[in-house]
Amino acid sequence: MVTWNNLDTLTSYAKLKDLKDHVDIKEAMAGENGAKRVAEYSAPMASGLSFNYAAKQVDDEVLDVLAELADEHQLVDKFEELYNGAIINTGEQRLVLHHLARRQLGKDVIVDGVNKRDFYVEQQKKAADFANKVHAGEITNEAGETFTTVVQIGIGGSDLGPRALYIALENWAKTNGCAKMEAKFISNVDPDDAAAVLNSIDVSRSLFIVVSKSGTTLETLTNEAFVKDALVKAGLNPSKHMLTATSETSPLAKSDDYLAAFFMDDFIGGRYSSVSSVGGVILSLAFGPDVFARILDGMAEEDKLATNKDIKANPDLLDALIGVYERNVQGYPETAVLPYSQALSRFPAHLQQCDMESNGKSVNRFGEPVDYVTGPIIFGEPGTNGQHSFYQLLHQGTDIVPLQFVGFKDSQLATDVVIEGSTSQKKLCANVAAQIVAFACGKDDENNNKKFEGGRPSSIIIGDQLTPESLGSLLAHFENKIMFQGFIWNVNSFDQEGVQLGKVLAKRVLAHETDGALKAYSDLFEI
Ligand SMILES: O=P(O)(O)OC[C@H]1O[C@H](O)[C@H](O)[C@@H](O)[C@@H]1O
Repeated sequence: MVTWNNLDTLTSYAKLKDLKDHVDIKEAMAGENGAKRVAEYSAPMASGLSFNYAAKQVDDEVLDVLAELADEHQLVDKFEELYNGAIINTGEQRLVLHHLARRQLGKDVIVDGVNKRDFYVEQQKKAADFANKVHAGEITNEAGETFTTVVQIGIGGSDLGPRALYIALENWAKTNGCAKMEAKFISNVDPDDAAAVLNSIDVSRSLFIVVSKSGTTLETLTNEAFVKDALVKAGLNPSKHMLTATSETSPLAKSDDYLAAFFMDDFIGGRYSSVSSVGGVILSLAFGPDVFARILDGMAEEDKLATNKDIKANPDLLDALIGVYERNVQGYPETAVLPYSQALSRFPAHLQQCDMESNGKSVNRFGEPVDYVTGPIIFGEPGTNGQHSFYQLLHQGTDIVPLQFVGFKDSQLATDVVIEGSTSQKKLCANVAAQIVAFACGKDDENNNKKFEGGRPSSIIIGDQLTPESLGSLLAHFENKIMFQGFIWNVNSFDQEGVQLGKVLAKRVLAHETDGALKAYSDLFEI
């Protein structure tokens, strides 16, 4: 049995606090010692990735205390409890089972007589069969033509993860002969979002998946009606074009309006649902079930590493622990995620939800206020574009922002050219290497304006190429990191009461049940 304690009750945490500013990264990363750290401070991840933390503000002494903290706080045991079906989501009294959708880890979890692993696998098979039939032309539109496009209608967790994964593999799939259908996404209730997507496709050859775990989200239901209206106006029968991915208890599950329905359940949180039916249907349709299965394999392999008690062999836990050291001991309020990969352009946006909706909490899992800071602000953009934007603040601003780089030796598509002695891919990699050292070591100058203090910590996840497997491992890494951090802060990372208030107030505005400031703002828009 594990015990859930606040971070500030731990002996190891008191020890860790004594290690504030223990490592001067500028010094640690200088000369041969820096080279030694790059070689030694690296933890293997799944799918050939590795987590290199040489430029983080840690040394063996800090790592030892982080290992003590992991033990004292029973972090890996807590993970074990989670995937074996304990009620980890205390706010909603729910199990947290997204790891089971990756088909591995732990015992069978039976709820109301249903084996949950079998349920998730069955839904994946259902999506695979459906996708195969669409690709084979066995499921067509009413005119007998094949479907060429699939549009996901969803928001938040029903949009960000699947969209980030689709974008990550869209061009890879085209060059590797597995692009089956084009995918598009409608999420915002701004009518311009749906209109722009509808204007860009042939609706008669399109499938639309209404994705909503709850089946009650205003934006998604509005966009569903928007699309149905467009189908009807085009003389088409919406029920021959629309699918749903939802939980079995949602209002959408009870409707006969869909060509097919795919299910998930309340035990997979929206932001952790990318590879449940929420993302599985669109990704299987877009790339084929085999590619989707490869993403799952990459996740499952990384999940296995997250069960290691040795923190140096558990990159997800190690990354989480270092993040907590930075947040709670060093006092850094943000973390930037900086993929040097255009394919990962929406990955930071997905991580913003995953991380901030999970750990943006001020009370512990028993509802009591905590006396320490929790989740950092997450933001990011792909490099090198970010370098020409907010990196100024990262290099010379008054706040130190820990950085999480991601980079690959090879590009995804074989197209590249040598210009002035190097390929574009080499230039990309040279930039990330240079940035890590520039942030860590800085540069002295007599002119303060040109001086870089350095001492800015970063890590990098590095791999050969972004493939379905490495993408899956990368996603699982961050999901597991966020979960471990939630355990460390003793918060419930699996509910999101903080987003409810805005939704309730928006409904009141639309029903004209307002007064005071809310009425005044509504009047500005003539609602
Ligand atoms: O999938 P749905 O039930 O439509 O929910 C979509 C989104 O709604 C809310 O805003 C939640 O905060 C998100 O976590 C969720 O992903």
